Amino acid sequence: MGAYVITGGKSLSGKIRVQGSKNSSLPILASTLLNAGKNVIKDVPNLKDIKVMTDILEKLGAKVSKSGNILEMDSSNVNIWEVPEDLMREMRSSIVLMGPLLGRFKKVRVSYPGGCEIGPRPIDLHLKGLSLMGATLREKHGFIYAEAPALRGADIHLDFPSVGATENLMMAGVLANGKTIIRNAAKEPEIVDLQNFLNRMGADIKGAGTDTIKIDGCGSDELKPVEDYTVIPDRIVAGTYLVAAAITRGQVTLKNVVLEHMEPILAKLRETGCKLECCDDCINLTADTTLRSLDSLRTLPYPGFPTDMQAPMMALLATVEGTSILTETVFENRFKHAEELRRMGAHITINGNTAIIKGVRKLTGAIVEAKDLRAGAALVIAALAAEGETTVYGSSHVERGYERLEDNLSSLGAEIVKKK
Ligand SMILES: CC(=O)N[C@H]1[C@@H](OP(=O)(O)OP(=O)(O)OC[C@H]2O[C@@H](n3ccc(=O)[nH]c3=O)[C@H](O)[C@@H]2O)O[C@H](CO)[C@@H](O)[C@@H]1O
Ligand SMILES: C=C(OP(=O)(O)O)C(=O)O
Repeated sequence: MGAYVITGGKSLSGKIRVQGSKNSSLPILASTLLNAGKNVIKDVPNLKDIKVMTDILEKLGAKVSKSGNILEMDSSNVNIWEVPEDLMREMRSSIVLMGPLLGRFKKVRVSYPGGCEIGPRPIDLHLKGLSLMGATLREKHGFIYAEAPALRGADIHLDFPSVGATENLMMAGVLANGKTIIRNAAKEPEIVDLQNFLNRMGADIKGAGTDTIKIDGCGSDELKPVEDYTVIPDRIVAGTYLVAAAITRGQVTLKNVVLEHMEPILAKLRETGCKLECCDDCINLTADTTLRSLDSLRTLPYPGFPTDMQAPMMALLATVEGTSILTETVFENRFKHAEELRRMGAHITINGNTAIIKGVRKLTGAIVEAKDLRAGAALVIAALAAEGETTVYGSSHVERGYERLEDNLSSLGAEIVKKK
C-alpha cells in the first residue's frame, strides 16, 4: 500500500497555484456525452478519479486526448449506454453518467457506484428525479436499468440538496422535452460551473447557485461542443493548503482561487485567529500567533462549511489550545480519521455526529492509515506539525483528489516523500 512519509515540524512558507476542481471536472466530463463533437476542457486536474471518468467515457466509445491539464473529449462515436461495472465501482461520481446517457440514448444501465467509505451514500434522489422525468427504472442482478423513450420536463423537489442528484437531473433535463424545475437544489460552485458549461453547449439553464434551477429542455435538438472551457479552481484543495499552512504556523500564498467560493472556509480560519490577506484571485494566510479553538463548527451544504474540509479542520483544531466542537451533518459516518489522529496524540471524543476536540501542545509522529480521501489529507496535515516521523498509508485515496500533493508541500518547505 502506498504511503507518505513525513517528518514534521517545518513551518510552511511560499506560494503555490491551486489545481482545477475535481468535483467540477467530473460532471463536466460526463456532460460531454450530450453533444457530438470535440470539447476542449482546461485545468482538469491529473487525478485518479478523472482517469476513471475518462476510462469510462473511452469504453463507451468517446475519443479522449490529453495534453497536460487540457482534455479533448469527443463523444461523436459513443454507442454504448451500459457503464462497465468494474469502473462504476471505482468512484461515487460515476453515477452522474446516468442523466446524460439517458438523455442521449433514451436508456442506460449502471450498477451502484463505489467510492470512499464515508457512510451510506444512497442514490434514491437521483432515481426519484429521473422517474419524475418519465424514466422507467428496473433493478436486476445488481444493475439499474433506466429507460425513457422521451424524457419530459418535471417539477422536482429534492428532499436534500444533493450535489450529484442536482447535476444528474440538470444533465437529463437539458435533452428532455419541456421545462424541468429542480427545487431545493444544491448551490455549490461546482453546480454553477456545470450550468455554465452546459449553457456554452447551447442548453438553457438558469438559477444554478440558488435553490431553484430551471432548465428549458431542448427535446432532441443537437447541442454543440464547447471548444474552450476552463474549470473553476478547487476550493477544497485550496482550503487544505491553507489549513496545512495554519497547522505549521506558517505563511503561504495561494494563486488561482475564487474568493467567494472560499468564504465559508476563510470565515472559520479567521475565527481561529489566522490572518488572511486576499487579492483578486489569491489568498495569503499567516498563522504566527496562538490560534483559538472553535465553539461550533458544523458542516452544511454550500454556502455552509464544506464536509470535505471537516477532516483537515479537525487536524488543525487538534493542535489548537482549548476545546472545539465539530458537528458533521452531511454524511453519516465521516469521522474515521479521528481514530488515526488519536494515534498521533490528539484528544478527540466522538459522540454521534459530534467530535469534541481538546487541543494538545504537540502531536507525535505515528504509523496511520487513511481510509478515505479527506481523511488522508487530514493525516498528512497533522503529520506536518507532529514531532518526528509519520507514515500515512493509503496514499491512493489522497491521489483521488490532490494533484502532486507531495511536490506542492515540498515546495513549501515540508519534508515529505511518497513510498510506492
Ligand atoms: C464528486 C463530488 O462532487 N463529490 C461531492 C458531492 O458528493 P455527492 O454528490 O455524492 O454528495 P450529495 O450532496 O449527493 O450527498 C449529500 C448527502 O445526501 C445524501 N443523499 C444523496 C443522494 C441521494 O440520492 N440520497 C441521499 O440520501 C448522501 O448520503 C449524503 O448524506 O457532494 C458532497 C457534499 O458536498 C461532497 O462531500 C463530495 O465531495
Ligand atoms: C467525498 C469526496 O468525493 P466523492 O464524492 O467523489 O467520493 C470528496 O471529494 O471529498
